[in-house]
Amino acid sequence: MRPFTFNPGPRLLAGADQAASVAELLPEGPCLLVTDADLLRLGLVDAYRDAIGGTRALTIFDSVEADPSKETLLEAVEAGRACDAASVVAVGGGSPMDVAKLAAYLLGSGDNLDEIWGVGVAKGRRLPLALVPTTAGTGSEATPISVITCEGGVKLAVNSAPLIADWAVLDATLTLGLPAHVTAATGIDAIVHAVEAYTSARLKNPLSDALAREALRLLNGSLLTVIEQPQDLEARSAMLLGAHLAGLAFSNAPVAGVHALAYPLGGLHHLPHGLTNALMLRHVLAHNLEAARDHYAQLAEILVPDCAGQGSQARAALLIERLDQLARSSGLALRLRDHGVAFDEAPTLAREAMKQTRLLVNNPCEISESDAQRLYEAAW
Ligand SMILES: NC(=O)c1ccc[n+]([C@@H]2O[C@H](COP(=O)([O-])OP(=O)(O)OC[C@H]3O[C@@H](n4cnc5c(N)ncnc54)[C@H](O)[C@@H]3O)[C@@H](O)[C@H]2O)c1
Ligand SMILES: [Fe+2]
Repeated sequence: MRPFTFNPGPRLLAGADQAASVAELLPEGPCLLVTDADLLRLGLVDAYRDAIGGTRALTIFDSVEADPSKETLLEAVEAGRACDAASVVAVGGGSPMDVAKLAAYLLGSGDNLDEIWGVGVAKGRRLPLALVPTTAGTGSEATPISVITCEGGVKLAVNSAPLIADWAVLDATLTLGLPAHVTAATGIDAIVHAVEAYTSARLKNPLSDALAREALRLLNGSLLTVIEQPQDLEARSAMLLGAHLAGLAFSNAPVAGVHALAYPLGGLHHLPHGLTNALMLRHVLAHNLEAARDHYAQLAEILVPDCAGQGSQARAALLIERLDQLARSSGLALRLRDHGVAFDEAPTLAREAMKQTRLLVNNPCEISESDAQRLYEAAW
């Protein structure tokens, strides 16, 4: 076996009604709760607001937008400073969780944001941190990553161990009201995390493989159920656990080409992160087919159980078909033109994608700028 290291995730609390437990775990002193305005309006934050606010001073920062900007992050840090926060909690999707993670780090360490972008650079202390996901997608509650949209729509990430939260709560009741299009896009994001972790070129290992496989089994088995029966709590729980396991997998075996080509679409067109992955998924996987054939063939056995007798080339092709069909059946429109992207933007998008070197190095094979342009054109 090749030597490897594996970073575990946060301590996990799974099940409904965890707000009082979170309030007990947090240290004394003021708490900054990060969320978005819709979630606050929907009442999804109420239990945490009451439990935490009942025991200490609580400041709610609810100005997080989808694909949060650097300005929003710095406003959250300012809110934390103003209330002298001793801990940070997020209730929300990847956007509030990513803001909370970096805010907790910047408040605790005093580091300068522009000096900690990239992998393994942030080494300081952060404030105690609890994350409560309300989407089953990013797995951000499990990962050491925070993604922030910076100047010119470029998405930059801080990827460092101190960003791994102290506690994560998996409460699927919070996801029961997720609209179908958010369920679909975030669910595909989680599936892409599992697939890209399983084929991650440099750091995949037996533990990340096991997590990715189990994540795919759960996600593949539940995505269409939660689209058709949004109130199915068992299926919602499987989605949330699957997204979490995929997050643990790609924390250790990082994502690659699909994400690298998805990010420019999110940054320049403000399309939801999961949707941008769905748009590029089949095209990047087809590009990777030769290099990743055996791994795709192994994953096909989870997604298309009756393919076992076929050769690896046929099984790998079936995996790509099945993933595309899953994205289509979940109701997503899968051409770039369906989302306001013009055909002649392909060169610009390709140029932007080349900036995602931290992701491209994990792809099973090279994606050059001209490959990327061709893949955007194919996705149009
Ligand atoms: N840190 C990581 O490891 C990581 C991984 C992948 C993606 N990301 C980042 O995460 C962000 C995307 O996060 P996301 O896909 O979870 O979406 P999001 O947090 O942006 O939320 C999307 C929308 O769904 C709504 N919503 C969330 N939960 C809801 C619920 N339970 N009921 C009703 N509405 C709800 C929100 O109000 C928002 O309008 C992007 O910025 C992406 O780059 C981070
Ligand atoms: Fe993602």
